[in-house]
Amino acid sequence: MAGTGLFAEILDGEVYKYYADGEWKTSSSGKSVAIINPATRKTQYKVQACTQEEVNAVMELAKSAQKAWAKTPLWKRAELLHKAAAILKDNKAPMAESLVKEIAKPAKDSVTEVVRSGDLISYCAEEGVRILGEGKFLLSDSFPGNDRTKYCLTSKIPLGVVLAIPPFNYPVNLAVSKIAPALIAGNSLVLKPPTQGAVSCLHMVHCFHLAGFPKGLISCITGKGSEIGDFLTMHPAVNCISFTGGDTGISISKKAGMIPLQMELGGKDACIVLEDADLDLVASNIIKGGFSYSGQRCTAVKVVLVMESVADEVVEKVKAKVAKLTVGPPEENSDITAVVSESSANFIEGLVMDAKEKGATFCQEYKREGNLIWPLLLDNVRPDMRIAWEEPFGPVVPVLRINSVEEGINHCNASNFGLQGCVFTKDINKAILISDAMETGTVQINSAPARGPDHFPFQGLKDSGIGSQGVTNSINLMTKVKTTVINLPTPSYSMGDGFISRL
Ligand SMILES: NC(=O)C1=CN([C@@H]2O[C@H](COP(=O)(O)OP(=O)(O)OC[C@H]3O[C@@H](n4cnc5c(N)ncnc54)[C@H](OP(=O)(O)O)[C@@H]3O)[C@@H](O)[C@H]2O)C=CC1
Ligand SMILES: O=C(O)[C@H](O)COP(=O)(O)O
Repeated sequence: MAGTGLFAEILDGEVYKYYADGEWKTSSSGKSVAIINPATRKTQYKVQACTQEEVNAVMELAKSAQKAWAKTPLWKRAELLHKAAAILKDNKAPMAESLVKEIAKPAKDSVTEVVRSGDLISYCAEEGVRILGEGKFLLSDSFPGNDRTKYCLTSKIPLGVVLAIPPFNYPVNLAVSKIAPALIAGNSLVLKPPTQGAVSCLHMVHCFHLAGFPKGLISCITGKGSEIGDFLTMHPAVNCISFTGGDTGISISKKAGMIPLQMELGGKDACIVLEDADLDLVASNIIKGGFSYSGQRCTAVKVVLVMESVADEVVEKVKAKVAKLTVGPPEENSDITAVVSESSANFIEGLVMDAKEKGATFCQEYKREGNLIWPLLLDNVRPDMRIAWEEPFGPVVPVLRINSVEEGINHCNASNFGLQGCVFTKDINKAILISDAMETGTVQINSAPARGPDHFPFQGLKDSGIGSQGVTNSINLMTKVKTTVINLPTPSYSMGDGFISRL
């Protein structure tokens, strides 16, 4: 059960505490934030509404703890991360349970998210030891006009305080995908979890606490992003922001100071289907890609661009699979569960109604009960419909029929988003040419878009993001380069003659 046993100390009555200075604390605000269960629309949990003073205190502690942490040997940093990963995986049940309750993630996917997060932490520890354990050595005479009188040593050093802000849909995995790289690189970490997902994150933070990380190095500040977010992202103590979410990230990028930003934002991942594609493979990937976690994935298939000649067959195959999707409570591992909030459900409904008014073909009746929306495939969608361009972040997949590959690529590239895309064809040469032409951070060939496995580089172009994720790229993004130059009195060439005579 969440908040019990090993995790009892993180709960104060019915309100979860926030984490600072190595302790679980109650905010002086005396206020809490309710977390609404998407399926029941009732308050499931409560977390502290932290104050700006508490943010200031956390930032000061993060700054001082980071100085000591930067002097901690790499192998020791890695050792602590491995311990946190083990504790996380050994105690996955309460985190999985809170994912089910606060974001309506199906029970099996909730467990998978926690295990995947433990694996990411461990992989990051190993990768960090490797890439941070070596630097670069340059010689001056490799540049024209120079003798070998300068030895240049470079290494990667920490940035300082990293602010991590993950989204509701993978609150644990997208938190650790920021926390682990930050820590192995020698930074301190302030986490502001999504309101819906906060309790799962607090349990995850407790695993780092139990692993024995130094006091003040990791903090978790809870509270509504709309209330405490700007104070956090514009705080002068912050040396790097790693954010995943919607267009909130765009406004943050305009407010943040002169600091490195890692932004993973929305997507409108296109699925381009050519005439020679394996249509059974296409159908199963549209189902997996478009409806997993009720379409609430940035990498979900968000528009199908299918050649007219095979469109009828693709639509029929997908319709047959949609009919087999189960709809209901996350506790029962339903394929389709309630979307995260009433406002999200209303937004999705708006896109569906717009498509209806403009003449889209409804392959199923539109059905909604509260935040629960039944899976919907829309055929004959046209570019004048909002759903051709906007991100529903729900279980609705639009199909646009195209008459040429160029038409598909042009639609994909006309989007403000550029996260991922996928193309289905048996012609690998054509697949490569199409992949190169798609203005997205990643293209999957013959499979649905996906961020995982988590060591793959993952980046969004255009309004989909700044910088790149994936373990190695995240570690590198959370460091800066330090150069030391040794200047010799005379040129020195190893294995050269005349050593003594020149001194
Ligand atoms: N590219 C990617 O990897 C991903 C992209 N997304 C995108 O995010 C959206 C859905 O996720 P969602 O969580 O609703 O996104 P939001 O942008 O609403 O929230 C993301 C995070 O930002 C916080 N936040 C909100 N306002 C501020 C602020 N002013 N300053 C600082 N932080 C703030 C939220 O906290 P709070 O919850 O308290 O508001 C949450 O922790 C979709 O557009 C989806 O495509 C989602 C997941 C992954
Ligand atoms: O934010 C998201 O939606 C995740 O990055 C998607 O991860 P996945 O593609 O591995 O499910």
